[in-house]
Amino acid sequence: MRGGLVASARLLPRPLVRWFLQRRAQQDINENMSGGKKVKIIFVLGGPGSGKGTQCSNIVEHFGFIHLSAGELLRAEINSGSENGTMIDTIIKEGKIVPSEITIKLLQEAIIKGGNDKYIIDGFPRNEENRVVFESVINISPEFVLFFDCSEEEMERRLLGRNQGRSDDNIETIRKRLKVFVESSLPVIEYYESKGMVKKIDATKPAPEVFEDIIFLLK
Ligand SMILES: Nc1ncnc2c1ncn2[C@@H]1O[C@H](COP(=O)(O)OP(=O)(O)O)[C@@H](O)[C@H]1O
Ligand SMILES: Nc1ccn([C@@H]2O[C@H](COP(=O)(O)OP(=O)(O)O)[C@@H](O)[C@H]2O)c(=O)n1
Ligand SMILES: [Mg+2]
Repeated sequence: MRGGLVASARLLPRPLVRWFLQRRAQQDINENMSGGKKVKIIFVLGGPGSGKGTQCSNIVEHFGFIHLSAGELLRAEINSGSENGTMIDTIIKEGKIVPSEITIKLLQEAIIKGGNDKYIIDGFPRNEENRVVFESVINISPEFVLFFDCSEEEMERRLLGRNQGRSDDNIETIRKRLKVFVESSLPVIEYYESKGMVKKIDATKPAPEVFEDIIFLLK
Protein backbone atom coordinates (compact mmCIF):
# COMPACT_ATOMS: atom_id res chain seq x y z
CA MET A 1 0.00 0.00 0.00
CA ARG A 2 2.72 2.46 1.01
CA GLY A 3 4.79 1.45 -2.06
CA GLY A 4 1.77 2.33 -4.21
CA LEU A 5 1.45 5.67 -2.46
CA VAL A 6 5.12 6.46 -3.02
CA ALA A 7 4.78 5.61 -6.74
CA SER A 8 1.70 7.85 -7.13
CA ALA A 9 3.36 10.65 -5.12
CA ARG A 10 5.97 10.98 -7.89
CA LEU A 11 3.20 12.11 -10.26
CA LEU A 12 1.92 14.84 -7.91
CA PRO A 13 3.18 18.44 -7.54
CA ARG A 14 5.85 18.77 -4.79
CA PRO A 15 3.84 21.18 -2.54
CA LEU A 16 0.97 18.68 -2.50
CA VAL A 17 3.33 15.82 -1.63
CA ARG A 18 4.88 17.90 1.15
CA TRP A 19 1.42 18.82 2.51
CA PHE A 20 0.43 15.16 2.49
CA LEU A 21 3.64 14.05 4.24
CA GLN A 22 3.19 16.79 6.85
CA ARG A 23 -0.39 15.74 7.58
CA ARG A 24 0.67 12.11 7.90
CA ALA A 25 3.70 12.88 10.09
CA GLN A 26 1.65 15.01 12.49
CA GLN A 27 -1.13 12.42 12.58
CA ASP A 28 1.37 9.60 13.19
CA ILE A 29 3.12 11.51 15.99
CA ASN A 30 -0.13 12.65 17.64
CA GLU A 31 -1.71 9.20 17.48
CA ASN A 32 1.26 7.72 19.27
CA MET A 33 1.41 10.18 22.16
CA SER A 34 0.16 8.88 25.47
CA GLY A 35 -2.74 10.96 26.78
CA GLY A 36 -2.55 13.24 23.73
CA LYS A 37 0.32 15.24 25.32
CA LYS A 38 2.09 17.74 23.07
CA VAL A 39 5.56 16.55 22.06
CA LYS A 40 8.37 18.77 23.39
CA ILE A 41 11.72 18.91 21.66
CA ILE A 42 15.07 20.42 22.58
CA PHE A 43 17.75 20.61 19.89
CA VAL A 44 21.38 20.17 20.98
CA LEU A 45 23.75 21.79 18.51
CA GLY A 46 27.50 22.33 18.46
CA GLY A 47 30.50 21.35 16.41
CA PRO A 48 31.77 17.80 16.03
CA GLY A 49 33.43 16.74 19.28
CA SER A 50 31.88 19.54 21.35
CA GLY A 51 30.41 16.93 23.74
CA LYS A 52 26.78 16.69 22.57
CA GLY A 53 26.49 12.90 22.93
CA THR A 54 28.25 12.85 26.31
CA GLN A 55 25.96 15.47 27.84
CA CYS A 56 22.79 14.08 26.25
CA SER A 57 23.42 10.81 28.12
CA ASN A 58 23.63 12.83 31.36
CA ILE A 59 20.44 14.72 30.49
CA VAL A 60 18.55 11.45 29.85
CA GLU A 61 19.64 10.08 33.25
CA HIS A 62 18.60 13.17 35.19
CA PHE A 63 15.68 14.66 33.27
CA GLY A 64 13.81 11.75 31.64
CA PHE A 65 14.14 12.81 28.02
CA ILE A 66 14.53 10.37 25.18
CA HIS A 67 17.79 11.13 23.39
CA LEU A 68 17.88 10.92 19.61
CA SER A 69 21.22 11.45 17.86
CA ALA A 70 20.77 12.13 14.15
CA GLY A 71 24.28 10.77 13.48
CA GLU A 72 23.59 7.56 15.41
CA LEU A 73 20.30 7.03 13.57
CA LEU A 74 22.15 7.42 10.27
CA ARG A 75 24.90 4.98 11.36
CA ALA A 76 22.22 2.46 12.42
CA GLU A 77 20.60 2.85 9.00
CA ILE A 78 23.95 2.00 7.34
CA ASN A 79 24.38 -1.06 9.59
CA SER A 80 20.83 -2.24 8.93
CA GLY A 81 21.79 -2.85 5.29
CA SER A 82 19.09 -0.46 4.01
CA GLU A 83 19.06 0.52 0.34
CA ASN A 84 20.26 4.04 1.27
CA GLY A 85 23.08 2.67 3.44
CA THR A 86 25.92 2.94 0.92
CA MET A 87 24.97 6.50 -0.02
CA ILE A 88 24.74 7.59 3.65
CA ASP A 89 28.08 5.91 4.39
CA THR A 90 29.81 7.79 1.54
CA ILE A 91 28.35 11.15 2.65
CA ILE A 92 29.42 10.62 6.29
CA LYS A 93 32.96 9.62 5.26
CA GLU A 94 33.16 12.87 3.27
CA GLY A 95 31.91 14.86 6.26
CA LYS A 96 28.95 16.15 4.28
CA ILE A 97 25.30 16.35 5.27
CA VAL A 98 22.80 13.65 4.33
CA PRO A 99 19.64 14.81 2.45
CA SER A 100 17.02 15.97 4.95
CA GLU A 101 14.26 13.62 3.82
CA ILE A 102 16.32 10.61 4.93
CA THR A 103 17.31 11.99 8.35
CA ILE A 104 13.86 13.39 9.11
CA LYS A 105 12.16 10.10 8.25
CA LEU A 106 14.50 8.35 10.73
CA LEU A 107 13.80 10.98 13.40
CA GLN A 108 10.05 10.77 12.81
CA GLU A 109 10.08 6.98 13.15
CA ALA A 110 12.17 7.21 16.33
CA ILE A 111 9.80 9.80 17.87
CA ILE A 112 6.82 7.58 17.15
CA LYS A 113 8.59 4.48 18.46
CA GLY A 114 9.77 6.35 21.58
CA GLY A 115 6.17 7.04 22.65
CA ASN A 116 7.45 9.78 25.01
CA ASP A 117 6.50 13.45 25.07
CA LYS A 118 10.05 14.81 25.71
CA TYR A 119 12.88 14.42 23.21
CA ILE A 120 16.38 15.78 23.14
CA ILE A 121 17.64 15.72 19.56
CA ASP A 122 21.39 16.01 19.04
CA GLY A 123 23.19 16.98 15.83
CA PHE A 124 20.04 18.20 14.12
CA PRO A 125 19.22 20.52 12.32
CA ARG A 126 22.71 20.69 10.85
CA ASN A 127 21.91 22.99 7.95
CA GLU A 128 19.13 25.29 6.79
CA GLU A 129 17.61 22.54 4.66
CA ASN A 130 17.37 20.25 7.74
CA ARG A 131 15.65 23.03 9.67
CA VAL A 132 13.19 24.08 6.98
CA VAL A 133 12.17 20.55 5.99
CA PHE A 134 11.74 19.50 9.64
CA GLU A 135 9.53 22.55 10.24
CA SER A 136 7.46 21.82 7.18
CA VAL A 137 7.10 18.05 7.67
CA ILE A 138 7.10 17.56 11.45
CA ASN A 139 5.91 21.06 12.34
CA ILE A 140 7.12 21.06 15.96
CA SER A 141 9.19 24.06 17.10
CA PRO A 142 11.91 23.32 19.63
CA GLU A 143 11.35 24.64 23.15
CA PHE A 144 14.89 26.01 22.85
CA VAL A 145 18.31 25.17 21.43
CA LEU A 146 21.28 24.18 23.61
CA PHE A 147 24.40 25.38 21.83
CA PHE A 148 27.72 23.81 22.85
CA ASP A 149 30.31 26.47 22.18
CA CYS A 150 33.79 24.95 21.86
CA SER A 151 37.05 25.94 20.18
CA GLU A 152 38.03 24.13 16.98
CA GLU A 153 41.36 23.16 18.49
CA GLU A 154 39.63 21.42 21.41
CA MET A 155 37.04 19.71 19.18
CA GLU A 156 39.79 18.37 16.91
CA ARG A 157 41.74 17.07 19.90
CA ARG A 158 38.67 15.30 21.33
CA LEU A 159 37.68 13.72 18.01
CA LEU A 160 41.17 12.36 17.45
CA GLY A 161 40.98 10.76 20.90
CA ARG A 162 37.39 9.48 20.66
CA ASN A 163 38.37 5.92 19.68
CA GLN A 164 34.94 4.64 18.70
CA GLY A 165 36.14 3.26 15.37
CA ARG A 166 34.16 5.83 13.40
CA SER A 167 34.98 6.20 9.69
CA ASP A 168 34.78 10.02 10.01
CA ASP A 169 37.10 10.47 13.02
CA ASN A 170 40.28 10.87 10.94
CA ILE A 171 42.09 14.16 10.49
CA GLU A 172 41.06 14.61 6.84
CA THR A 173 37.32 14.13 7.49
CA ILE A 174 37.48 16.03 10.79
CA ARG A 175 38.78 19.14 8.99
CA LYS A 176 35.96 18.83 6.43
CA ARG A 177 33.35 18.45 9.21
CA LEU A 178 34.66 21.52 11.02
CA LYS A 179 34.36 23.50 7.76
CA VAL A 180 30.81 22.22 7.18
CA PHE A 181 29.96 23.17 10.76
CA VAL A 182 31.09 26.78 10.24
CA GLU A 183 29.54 27.14 6.78
CA SER A 184 26.27 25.23 7.19
CA SER A 185 25.46 24.64 10.88
CA LEU A 186 26.43 27.96 12.48
CA PRO A 187 23.85 29.82 10.31
CA VAL A 188 21.14 27.58 11.83
CA ILE A 189 22.31 28.51 15.34
CA GLU A 190 22.32 32.19 14.31
CA TYR A 191 18.78 31.81 13.01
CA TYR A 192 17.57 30.48 16.38
CA GLU A 193 19.61 33.14 18.16
CA SER A 194 17.77 35.85 16.21
CA LYS A 195 14.55 34.38 17.64
CA GLY A 196 15.91 34.41 21.22
CA MET A 197 15.80 30.60 21.40
CA VAL A 198 19.47 29.76 22.09
CA LYS A 199 20.95 28.80 25.47
CA LYS A 200 24.72 28.83 25.05
CA ILE A 201 27.00 26.54 27.05
CA ASP A 202 30.77 26.89 27.43
CA ALA A 203 31.61 23.38 26.24
CA THR A 204 35.40 23.70 26.52
CA LYS A 205 35.17 23.08 30.28
CA PRO A 206 35.58 19.58 31.74
CA ALA A 207 32.46 17.39 31.25
CA PRO A 208 31.19 17.50 34.88
CA GLU A 209 31.32 21.31 34.87
CA VAL A 210 29.50 21.47 31.54
CA PHE A 211 26.77 19.29 33.02
CA GLU A 212 26.43 21.55 36.07
CA ASP A 213 25.78 24.47 33.71
CA ILE A 214 23.21 22.38 31.83
CA ILE A 215 21.39 21.47 35.06
CA PHE A 216 21.18 25.17 35.89
CA LEU A 217 19.68 25.92 32.46
CA LEU A 218 17.21 23.02 32.41
CA LYS A 219 15.80 23.48 35.90
N1 LIG B 1 33.87 18.42 28.35
C1 LIG B 1 34.70 17.53 27.84
N2 LIG B 1 36.03 17.59 28.04
C2 LIG B 1 36.88 16.70 27.49
N3 LIG B 1 36.49 15.66 26.70
C3 LIG B 1 35.17 15.52 26.48
C4 LIG B 1 34.21 16.44 27.01
N4 LIG B 1 32.97 16.07 26.59
C5 LIG B 1 33.14 14.98 25.81
N5 LIG B 1 34.46 14.64 25.75
C6 LIG B 1 35.07 13.55 24.98
O1 LIG B 1 35.24 14.07 23.65
C7 LIG B 1 34.85 13.13 22.66
C8 LIG B 1 33.68 13.70 21.86
O2 LIG B 1 32.53 13.78 22.71
P1 LIG B 1 31.07 13.49 22.15
O3 LIG B 1 30.14 13.55 23.30
O4 LIG B 1 31.08 12.23 21.35
O5 LIG B 1 30.88 14.79 21.20
P2 LIG B 1 29.91 15.08 19.99
O6 LIG B 1 28.71 14.18 20.12
O7 LIG B 1 29.54 16.53 20.11
O8 LIG B 1 30.71 14.81 18.76
C9 LIG B 1 34.51 11.84 23.42
O9 LIG B 1 35.65 11.02 23.42
C10 LIG B 1 34.17 12.33 24.83
O10 LIG B 1 34.47 11.36 25.81
N1 LIG C 1 21.56 16.05 10.80
C1 LIG C 1 22.62 15.30 10.48
C2 LIG C 1 23.44 14.71 11.47
C3 LIG C 1 24.53 13.98 11.08
N2 LIG C 1 24.81 13.80 9.78
C4 LIG C 1 25.98 13.04 9.32
O1 LIG C 1 26.48 12.22 10.34
C5 LIG C 1 27.81 12.60 10.68
C6 LIG C 1 28.08 12.32 12.14
O2 LIG C 1 27.18 13.08 12.92
P1 LIG C 1 27.24 13.03 14.50
O3 LIG C 1 26.23 13.99 15.04
O4 LIG C 1 27.16 11.63 14.96
O5 LIG C 1 28.71 13.58 14.76
P2 LIG C 1 29.27 14.34 16.03
O6 LIG C 1 28.96 15.79 15.89
O7 LIG C 1 28.57 13.73 17.22
O8 LIG C 1 30.74 14.06 16.04
C7 LIG C 1 27.90 14.06 10.25
O9 LIG C 1 29.23 14.50 10.05
C8 LIG C 1 27.10 14.01 8.94
O10 LIG C 1 27.86 13.43 7.90
C9 LIG C 1 23.99 14.38 8.81
O11 LIG C 1 24.26 14.24 7.63
N3 LIG C 1 22.89 15.11 9.18
MG1 LIG D 1 27.81 12.84 18.79
